[in-house]
Amino acid sequence: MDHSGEIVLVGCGNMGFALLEGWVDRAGIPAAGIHVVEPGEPLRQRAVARGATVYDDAAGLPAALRPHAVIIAVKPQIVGSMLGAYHRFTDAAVFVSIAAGVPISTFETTLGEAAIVRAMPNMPASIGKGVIAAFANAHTDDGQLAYVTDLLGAVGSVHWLTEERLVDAATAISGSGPAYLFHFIECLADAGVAVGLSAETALALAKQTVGGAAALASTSAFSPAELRQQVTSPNGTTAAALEVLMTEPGLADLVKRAAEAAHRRALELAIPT
Ligand SMILES: NC(=O)C1=CN([C@@H]2O[C@H](COP(=O)(O)OP(=O)(O)OC[C@H]3O[C@@H](n4cnc5c(N)ncnc54)[C@H](O)[C@@H]3O)[C@@H](O)[C@H]2O)C=CC1
Ligand SMILES: O=C(O)[C@@H]1CCC=N1
Repeated sequence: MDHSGEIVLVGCGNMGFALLEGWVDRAGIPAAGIHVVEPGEPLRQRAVARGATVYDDAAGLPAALRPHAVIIAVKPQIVGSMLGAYHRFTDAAVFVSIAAGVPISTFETTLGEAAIVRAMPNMPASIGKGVIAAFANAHTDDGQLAYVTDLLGAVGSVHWLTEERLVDAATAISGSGPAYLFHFIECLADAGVAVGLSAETALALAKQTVGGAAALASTSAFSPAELRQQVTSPNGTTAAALEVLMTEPGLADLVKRAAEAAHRRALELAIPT
């Protein structure tokens, strides 16, 4: 990857910082070339500790700065009101928004014919194991597409989508998905306590089970369904549990309804408040 380009990162909260950590700690992108705009003092200090250059407001960014990319990592509700401050970068930079639900048209209203990418990363980006779904507008040239692929690829695997609306679908699956799995770990650990394990042991077993199973599912030649069958002995313990989880409507219906709720919320976030 070409590491010479400078980056402006707008918002360094949970996800902005996850990207920063991934770029600096794992991808070797020079931290001093990452210009972080973040109003929160403790969050700026956290970014400084990683070597980034920080500002409390866009007005502080150097006049001569010509970033290759401007990453928008603020809450969806404030995107429209803060974009104008970055208009001066449109001739040099590709804008990459990770804001859930906010359509490219919102960016184009303020930024005009700029190169804009809507990307949906997820939290494991902080350890280089993210997955990122992305869609680029027609003003994004091949060089910018390659640059953004490298930048996002530094923190996970990148999947380019053919239609913008699919970013909302990806948000419901991979963007929010880590929270579903974290909650599953909580549930599994609680279930462990219910059958007699200490809280500490139950949490350790639950975390490693989900982590190990996820690693196996991502690397194995077998499908998740085949792996499930390999764990399930006839009339054994897993069969007893799966009868509970898979009897309709079961877990499948619960997960589908959860993802549909996330998808609906992404569509609602597209509507300016
Ligand atoms: N948390 C996650 O796992 C994911 C979040 N996202 C998206 O990332 C965006 C940020 O989400 P989080 O990091 O979770 O929220 P967050 O609240 O932790 O971070 C947002 C940050 O923006 C800062 N901010 C507020 N006004 C600002 C301004 N005018 N200029 C610069 N920074 C400003 C806030 O101080 C805050 O630190 C959201 O749009 C969300 O939809 C996308 C994928 C995953
Ligand atoms: O909860 C949210 O709205 C954001 C988008 C995906 C993950 N977190």
